[in-house]
Amino acid sequence: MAMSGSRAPLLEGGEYVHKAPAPRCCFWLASHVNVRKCVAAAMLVSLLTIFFYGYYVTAPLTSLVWRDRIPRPLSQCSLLAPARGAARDHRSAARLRIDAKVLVIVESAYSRLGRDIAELLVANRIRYKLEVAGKSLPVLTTLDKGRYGVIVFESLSKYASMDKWNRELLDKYCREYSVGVVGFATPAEETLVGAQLKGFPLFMHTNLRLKDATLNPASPVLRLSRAGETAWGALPGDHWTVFRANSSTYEPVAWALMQAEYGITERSPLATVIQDHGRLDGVQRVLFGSGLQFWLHRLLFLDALSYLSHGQLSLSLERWILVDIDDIFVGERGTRLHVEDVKALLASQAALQRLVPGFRFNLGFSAKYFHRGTAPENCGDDELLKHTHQFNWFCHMWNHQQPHLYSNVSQLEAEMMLNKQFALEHGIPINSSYSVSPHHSGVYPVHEPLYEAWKKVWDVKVTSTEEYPHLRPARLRRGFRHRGVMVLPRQTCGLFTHTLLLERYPGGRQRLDRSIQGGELFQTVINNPINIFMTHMSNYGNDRLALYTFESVVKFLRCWTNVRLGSAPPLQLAHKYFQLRPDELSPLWGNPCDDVRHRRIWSKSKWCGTLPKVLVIGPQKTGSTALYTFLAMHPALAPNLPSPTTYEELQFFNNNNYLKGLDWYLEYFPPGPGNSSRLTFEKSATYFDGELVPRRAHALLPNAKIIAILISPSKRAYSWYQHIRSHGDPAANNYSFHTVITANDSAPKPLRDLRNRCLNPGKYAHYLERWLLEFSPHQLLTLDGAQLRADPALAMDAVQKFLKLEHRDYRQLLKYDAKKGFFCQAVSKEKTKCLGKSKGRVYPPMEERSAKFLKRYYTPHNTALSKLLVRLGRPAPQWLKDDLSSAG
Ligand SMILES: Nc1ncnc2c1ncn2[C@@H]1O[C@H](COP(=O)(O)OS(=O)(=O)O)[C@@H](OP(=O)(O)O)[C@H]1O
Repeated sequence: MAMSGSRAPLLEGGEYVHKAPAPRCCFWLASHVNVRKCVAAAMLVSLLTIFFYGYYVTAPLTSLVWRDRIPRPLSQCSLLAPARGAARDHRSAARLRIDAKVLVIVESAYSRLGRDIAELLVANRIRYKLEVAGKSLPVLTTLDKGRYGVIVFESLSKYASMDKWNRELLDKYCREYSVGVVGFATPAEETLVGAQLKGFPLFMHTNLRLKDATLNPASPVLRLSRAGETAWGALPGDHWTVFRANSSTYEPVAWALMQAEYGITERSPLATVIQDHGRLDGVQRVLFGSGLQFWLHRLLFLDALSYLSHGQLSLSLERWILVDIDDIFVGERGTRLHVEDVKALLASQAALQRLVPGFRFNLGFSAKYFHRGTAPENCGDDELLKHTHQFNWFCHMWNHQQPHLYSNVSQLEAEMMLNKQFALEHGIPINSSYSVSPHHSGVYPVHEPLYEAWKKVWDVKVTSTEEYPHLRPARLRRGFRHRGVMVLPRQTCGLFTHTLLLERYPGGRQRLDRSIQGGELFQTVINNPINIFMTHMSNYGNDRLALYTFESVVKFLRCWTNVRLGSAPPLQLAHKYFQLRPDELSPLWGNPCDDVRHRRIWSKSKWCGTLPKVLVIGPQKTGSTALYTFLAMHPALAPNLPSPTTYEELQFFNNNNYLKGLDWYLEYFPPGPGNSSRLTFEKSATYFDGELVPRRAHALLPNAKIIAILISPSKRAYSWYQHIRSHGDPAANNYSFHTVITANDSAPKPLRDLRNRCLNPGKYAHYLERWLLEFSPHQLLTLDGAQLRADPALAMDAVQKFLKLEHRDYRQLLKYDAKKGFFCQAVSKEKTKCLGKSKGRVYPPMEERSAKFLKRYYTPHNTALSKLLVRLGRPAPQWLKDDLSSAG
């Protein structure tokens, strides 16, 4: 009897049993299947799954899976609505007497918000001074000028509860110089409801959780930030403060809604950032209800600085973006571009061009790998070449080899020629003057053969790297110029060779989205007027992660900011960059061995262990050659090799030799048994007063010991005059010493220059302070030059102690030479070896009137030196006491 369609009998418990006839296949299965077969089938299925999975993520079929899951760019705003009002101009016509600098008063040297503020200022190259809140205020004025354009208080409550005296002083400064105040409400222990901010008609509610932030389009503070959108969702942190006020002096800058709690929802927007127009006490303020963790506050903080400083601290609204795609043609099969990827690239480029005028993807190719993909990928290569003139192109090394692995320029040239030949054959433009080396190798640390070959083959004028001075922190990346090649800082957008799929993005898709929507990538564009982003070809295949990223971030920037985006070829960007930052043209060489990444991309044949550990810095004519000679006699010390032009002095840090690069310097400290077991040292007497020297020396030799030799500055000046006179200096031979030192500012230029060169190095305290900005006091020895001359063994005892050397008794090594009138090396019992004729010259004594003049002239400088020595806990040399006692 057929049962189908009829109801089955009801079981106890109310469930129906469906009694269907067993199909035929079941009988077949029952008769054929046994446990062994089941296990075998399960294993087969597992193997197939593993194979399928592995194959799909690495092989050409990847695209089949991912191509139909290509993410659409994020955009949640009506951004493309054309009516965008012009951004406000905060500049004032009034004559301002403030410096474009920020004073940041922090709770402690380690506070989180204080650090965030400082980092944001550094990233935007805004000058600032950090002060820990204390009993007294720092000095606020210099002569008739305000030192700071805005005062930032990390803690609003500290600001509100400052003692009366300081508060009055600060308010007076703010009113007199039109300086504004920024304050941040920091999380309070207790929850305050409607508590009044001390001294202000302003009420605060604290410890709130908020959501959905918006900006007040009418707020005059907004400039970089653009109102009109809502940052949907919870705002970071549980301790927000909101402000309520009745006075018209207050105007909200930003609002948010309360997160629903216990079912209660406060629907009216609450002011999270508020502006005080200063109508009550003449001081303008912008107050934040939370720190900088919320991305929008970073923008608003920059706007607050711009507004409160009357435009003195306004950042430019122009932002230039260049997207490099390295590794064109390179890449594992399965990760390369197909025809439709190239089409998508062109479509995305066209879309970006509407938002970023002048935008073109910049393609770096390694032609050796052309047509090395699967059949569809090879078609993708052809498709790229079909559209060569729609992109910008640059050379990226023929075989994608790291340049630092070639010690030979001609090998590098040959490789580059192959890539160039390919470009010529396939109509790729070769005139970009730009190149990028694989892994940025050879750019910094500098591999000289790369620069040489680049110049010869590609006429490279611009390159970019993430490595100068270091990869991290990114906000400190800088540019420089070497051998005529401008090196620009490159930014990371969070996409690397192996980040191929949005769904597999490290840390999850949300991480990349956060970076785009106000996070790291967004902030990178805000903080850098010129952005060169590094991406790889693989980021444009598969689910085209890079297209998603750039379209999304550009749209987000347009939604929330008034920045004017643009793009241009690298050479133009380089000129713009160094116009904005001319101070960066001159490089600052670091020690490649201090950074593991640098060591990896620096030639294996280079060395760093023999870089000097000791620098004798002069100043000139204080006995520096004698000290150099005496140091070289110590078995634990090794001097540099002599220079063919400047003899024992290398004069690296203070003149053009520095621009020759680190390799030049290293040649004078060759590795070898002598140098690696001994402390290497160098002396150049002009280092002492060289403006850039302390910074440069510290960048390369941060742990070096520094020795400065000081004699009476009057005697030094006279010795220097005699020195250059005997070198035939025409000005010195035209003017007497007295004329030189007493020359006033209306004297002819050669005379003024001579006077400055003669007198300035004797302002010892001034230069020593500059060294002490870079090196710590325990790294600096101020050696008494008068003692070095009269009792060199005693002076050498001090030097050996300072350098922690095994003691040598220089009484045995040096001998007074009556004929020379100086101590010389004791070669044998009778014989001595003295310094040359130019050291210890014979000349008439200084005129009395000159000596008197110089004593007076140097009194303030000697007084400063005396104070400095007290501060350092060092004794004053006798000559200093003498100079000061008879001064006046
Ligand atoms: N042992 C010994 N032998 C020779 N000369 C000695 C010695 N000790 C100190 N001095 C003094 O050194 C002065 C030259 O200083 P520098 O070597 O620093 O000069 S330079 O800047 O390197 O040209 C030189 O200056 P002048 O006397 O004016 O020639 C010397 O006074």
